[in-house]
Amino acid sequence: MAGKPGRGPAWETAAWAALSDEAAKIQSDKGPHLRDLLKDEARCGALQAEFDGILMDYARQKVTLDTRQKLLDLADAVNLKVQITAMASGKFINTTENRAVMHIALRAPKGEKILVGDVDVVPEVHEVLDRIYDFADRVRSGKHAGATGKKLTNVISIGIGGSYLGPEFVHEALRTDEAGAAAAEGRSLRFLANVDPVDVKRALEGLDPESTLVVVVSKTFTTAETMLNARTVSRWLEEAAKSAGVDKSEMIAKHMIAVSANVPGAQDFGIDGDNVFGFWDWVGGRYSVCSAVGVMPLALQYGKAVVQEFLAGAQSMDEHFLTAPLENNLPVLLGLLGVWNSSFLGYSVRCLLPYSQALLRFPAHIQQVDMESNGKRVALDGTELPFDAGEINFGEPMTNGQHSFMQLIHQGRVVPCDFLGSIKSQNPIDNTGNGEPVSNHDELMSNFFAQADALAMGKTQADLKAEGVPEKLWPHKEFPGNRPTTSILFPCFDARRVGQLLSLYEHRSAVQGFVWGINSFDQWGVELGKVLAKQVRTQLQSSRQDGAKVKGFNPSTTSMLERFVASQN
Ligand SMILES: O=P(O)(O)OC[C@H]1O[C@H](O)[C@H](O)[C@@H](O)[C@@H]1O
Repeated sequence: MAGKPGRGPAWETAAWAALSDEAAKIQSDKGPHLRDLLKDEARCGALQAEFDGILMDYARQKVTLDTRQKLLDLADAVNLKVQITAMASGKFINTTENRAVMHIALRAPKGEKILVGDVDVVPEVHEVLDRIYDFADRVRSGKHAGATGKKLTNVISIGIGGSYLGPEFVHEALRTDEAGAAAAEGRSLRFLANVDPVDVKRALEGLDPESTLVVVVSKTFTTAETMLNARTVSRWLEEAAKSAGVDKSEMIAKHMIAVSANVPGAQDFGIDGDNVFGFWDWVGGRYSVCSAVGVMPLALQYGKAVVQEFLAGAQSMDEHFLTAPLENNLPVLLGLLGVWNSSFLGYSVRCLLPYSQALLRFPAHIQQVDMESNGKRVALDGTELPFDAGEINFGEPMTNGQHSFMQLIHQGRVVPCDFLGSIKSQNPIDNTGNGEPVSNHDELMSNFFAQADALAMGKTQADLKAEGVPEKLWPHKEFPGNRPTTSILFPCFDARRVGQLLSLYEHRSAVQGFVWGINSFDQWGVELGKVLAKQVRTQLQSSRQDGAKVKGFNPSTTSMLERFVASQN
């Protein structure tokens, strides 16, 4: 039936009803506590899954083996496997925009065949990749130099949302990786996203325009913020051209390139067609890290070899997602647990806790991937959902979060967490020879293991009594525990593993959307604000230029606007 790729809405299936009953049991006073569930060795052994050395332990989720089976039954009831295959085989599953969803093709190896409609897209993908590698190589070697002959050692990538967050996450992740750092020696990569002019100051501070290459990244090449920032930075380049006595157009030709699915739009902006690197409408903005959007800035900074490792990592996780049985499939399990926690146990927030400073921007990227994908209110056929889809995502690198928001997660609201850690550090420091009890990474990871157990086990008033804590403090010092978490242990975070992590979380969101029966690949919810901003912009222009009265807004906005235009900024 059109618009319903499963066997009917998930919430009308017997599997959904069975999970609702299961949730009522688990959440009741008589339901099991994680403290007890964690005593069960067989259960702990069974609630682990592994792929390529990545261990996912979900024994600290409020599930029994029976719950897991019921979640897998739900996956079956909504034809999850069929929906995954439909995505991977280029079906136009983004029905409101009539598009395929093929970010998987961006990391497919040469020679693989992936059809979108009746076109095999892999050759086009590799043609663009080869152009990027070639261009990046020429910049890195100095063959493509700036207008005054200087080597282009600095890159500013201008873009917002999906044209910014993913590339920045990967850049931060590779910055301190050994191979990444070696490949990036002598180079810098910065991002300019916000339309706030303060971000322009931060991005340009201390940069020499003569040695700076600007990459304008925008799928549509119409995004207001990116276009204004691109114009602002092109003026900065033109000023520099004037001072250096070189031609303005020469400066733009040598120092400005674009990444876009709208190649004519980029050319109209004034960027030479040879310097425009394309991608396709079947790549959603938030899923575009492995297109030219991410590959261009990353190849400039880290070179081809590192980027290829990253893409190969993402591809290996894609392969696992498409082929592993659902009960051992990491993205599927993560997605099903997300559905369980939010739709059945009622936890609408989740927290991403990377025990790695290099994953500093991972939560911000996944915030967009997940919240823009699954923050929807209707099913594919337009009927209103009888539950809230989507989850609120937030997070910070750890152990920093332990000293700020973790209080709430231990003793306030229940917020399921994903703990992400690695066996090896990107920067091992070992002063055990100088009296430190453990290496610095072991110290970090002590917290990774301890926090998850603290959340699961808690601490009872009986424990406090035994410790001799004064009775009046017992309620304050009690930890209820029974707070669900998943721990994912990676061997390390190098380029390949970062690619795997990216793909893992992209597919997690897709799985949840497939189960909920929504379109995870459109984002109409961002449009209204853009339209209203246009009206305000027109008002500001006429008020500033002609002293026009503020009109056409509600009284609240009118009074704020009047105050705003009363003085120049
Ligand atoms: O890449 P662009 O076309 O400039 O779009 C940048 C971003 O803005 C839009 O408003 C959407 O919310 C995002 O999904 C998109 O990634």
